[in-house]
Amino acid sequence: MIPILQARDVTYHLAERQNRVFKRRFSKAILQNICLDLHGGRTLGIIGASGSGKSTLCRVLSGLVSPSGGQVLYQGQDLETAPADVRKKIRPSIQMIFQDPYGALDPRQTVRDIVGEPLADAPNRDAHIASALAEVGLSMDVAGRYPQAFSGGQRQRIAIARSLITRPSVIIADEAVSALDVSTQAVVLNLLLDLQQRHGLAYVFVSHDLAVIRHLSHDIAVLDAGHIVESGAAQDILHAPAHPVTQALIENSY
Ligand SMILES: Nc1ncnc2c1ncn2[C@@H]1O[C@H](COP(=O)(O)OP(=O)(O)OP(=O)(O)O)[C@@H](O)[C@H]1O
Repeated sequence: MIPILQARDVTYHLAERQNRVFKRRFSKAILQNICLDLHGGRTLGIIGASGSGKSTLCRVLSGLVSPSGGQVLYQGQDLETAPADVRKKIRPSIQMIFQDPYGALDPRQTVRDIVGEPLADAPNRDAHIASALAEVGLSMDVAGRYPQAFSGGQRQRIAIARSLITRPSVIIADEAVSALDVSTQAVVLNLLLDLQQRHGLAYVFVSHDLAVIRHLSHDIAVLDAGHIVESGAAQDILHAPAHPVTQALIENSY
């Protein structure tokens, strides 16, 4: 079966800069030769030390930034080179959720504006907003309130509702529960699992917390200095890590 999202030999370099001392241009490789397959209804956990490139990989996979080389394919269509009408249809299918439930939501917007933003002036907008809020266990009663009125867990639910409103197939979550306390984390993770089962969503889930990765992931890829050093079934990677980087990440997690 064709993967829903695929990275083929993806590289990402920071823009070239002029080095004043040596008078030459150079660029820094952040991701190198990344190959990944994500299948519908499955979760790919991404782990790696701080600075290994996890957030950059999320941004490239979501289409927020363009790879410097290689391809990101959604259902076999290149996010960069597919015809404009195809890219327009793909865009809402891949959504991102970020770490900071306090910074990610505009404090000047109501929940209705935040969740409904991707729909612009679509007909039945309020019905879609109500349905997205219901998916995350919130009612339309909260639609007129501002983000400040909510706890971290509730804000992350609102962010998830916004990501669901375009009926995506893929959600890319970059440390999405890291800022929450442990019991709120569990509630949000179980909500994500429930949504996956109901809608067949595929997740790319980045976390520095292996317990979170263990709870959600079917497959795992391990990043080190912009390279994938090991990938495969979550059970295999967690129980019999082959690469020293993976072994160290697992050892340090206890
Ligand atoms: N805009 C930028 N300018 C300079 N360096 C950058 C920029 N963005 C990323 N980097 C560098 O790219 C590398 C990867 O960063 P990235 O944020 O993707 O890693 P990460 O694994 O998500 O880290 P963390 O777990 O600490 O969030 C790091 O060395 C970082 O310093």
